[in-house]
Amino acid sequence: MASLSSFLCRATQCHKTFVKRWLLVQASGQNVASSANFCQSAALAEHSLQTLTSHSECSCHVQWQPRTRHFHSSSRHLSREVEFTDVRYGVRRLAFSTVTKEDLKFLESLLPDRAVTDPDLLEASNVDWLRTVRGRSQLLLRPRNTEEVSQILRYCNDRNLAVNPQGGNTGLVGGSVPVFDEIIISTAQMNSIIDFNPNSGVLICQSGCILENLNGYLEAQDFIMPLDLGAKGSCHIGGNLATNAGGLRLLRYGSLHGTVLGLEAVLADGTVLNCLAPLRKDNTGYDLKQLFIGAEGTLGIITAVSILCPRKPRSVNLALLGCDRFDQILSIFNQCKGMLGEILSAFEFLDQSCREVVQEHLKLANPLQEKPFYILVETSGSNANHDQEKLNQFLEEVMTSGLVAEGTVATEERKIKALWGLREGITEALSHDGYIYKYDISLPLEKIYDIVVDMRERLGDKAKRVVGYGHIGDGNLHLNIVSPAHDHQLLAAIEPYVRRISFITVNPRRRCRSCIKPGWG
Ligand SMILES: O=C(O)CC[C@@H](O)C(=O)O
Repeated sequence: MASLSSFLCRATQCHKTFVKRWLLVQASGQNVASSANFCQSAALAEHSLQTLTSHSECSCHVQWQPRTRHFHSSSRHLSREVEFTDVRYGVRRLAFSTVTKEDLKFLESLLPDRAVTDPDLLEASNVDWLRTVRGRSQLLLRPRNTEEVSQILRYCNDRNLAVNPQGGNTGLVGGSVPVFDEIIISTAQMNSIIDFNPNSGVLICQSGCILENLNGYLEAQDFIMPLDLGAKGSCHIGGNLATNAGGLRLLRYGSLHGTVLGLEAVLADGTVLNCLAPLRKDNTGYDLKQLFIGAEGTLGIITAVSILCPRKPRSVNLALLGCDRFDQILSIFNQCKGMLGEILSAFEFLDQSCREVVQEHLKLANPLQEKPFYILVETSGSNANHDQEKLNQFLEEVMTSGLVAEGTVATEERKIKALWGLREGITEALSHDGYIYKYDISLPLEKIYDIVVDMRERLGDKAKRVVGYGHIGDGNLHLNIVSPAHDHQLLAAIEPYVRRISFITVNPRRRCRSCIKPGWG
């Protein structure tokens, strides 16, 4: 294997000469064939929960929906209404070649029936899940294995053709679709499980496997994926790695930088880099795989993954708690870590505005009284009695100390899913609310919500809605701002303000470049 310096050198060179506009990602390419409508698949299920206070003893019914984010089935015709990215942002195409008849002939011979030029199918791959960006690709390739990916990239590199890797196309920041006419390389047909070892818990699979399918496969063997996301019904594991997706279980199982043991990737010139070790401890040489986790496709296309999977917990509980102030959430989190310890598996929060949008667009009712903030605390362990005893003690403590105003607990899978729906439905609900400006920010916990309050004040009624939710356990806030339609002026009021405030919050002693720009004080 090449040394790190020569590898970096090569990777950088590729990036400069070829992958410049690789918008990157494996993120979430859309699975053209599967387009179940999220809302249509929702079913009404009774939601009778063990209650903590008399308030929630009323007949609470929450509409149940699967914890998945699928591509909207209705999106194909709507895709045509999305403004082209290059028009909206005035970006200029660089001097890459365009696909010729000869190129098409070669690529069709390489991938018989898997070089898609049908404009309807392409339309769905040119537009992102949120329908905020749109490319003009005229060719979608669907390789089945690493060798085919390698041949495609070698050819495209020689011909100076730009490419755009695509996984499940569930990404929320426009990284999974082309900007111009890049050739889309989908991982959808690279969806085989290569090996699972129940002794080590190591799963090896191709990068186009859908996260939920992997979890289903593992659950049958008493294991689970260490990663859980709202988009699990469509997102590909390769896209999860490429974007270093965190999700709901990060607090418990850590980030992909820890759980991914190895990967295989194809570099822009077609070279296959095999770092697919299934070893938990591997001290041999440089840990090259780490470079690809979160690289968003800029260094190569991830084609296979080796990942460490935990045992399926025997007992899971989920509590939804309502509280009045954000600082109470932090006190509850501290109590929670101390009292629940090793069984704590998720600690998520949402504000009232999130809850309202979920009710408005997904018709998911609030099982609690209206509160400014809500928390979801999940425990996962191996002994139901032990776990419930710990959880009850914790709940008693936070209720008697007045930190929590009211709450409700679910222990059955169906009810747990219903409660999770309130948190996982936020992204979907917001997508029905208008055009969304999304910021995924990591901040010191004490300050994490200040930016939402600031932004509300700053934007006033220029924004339809400003919401904050996210992963308290990871210090990760989702700041989402909604307007009726894309609005350049509103965007200018949000940025670079949001970057400046985030920078100052994280680095109080350093000067932010955008702080010294005229007009920014
Ligand atoms: O909608 C978002 O901005 C984040 C989506 C996802 O990361 C989540 O945590 O629900």
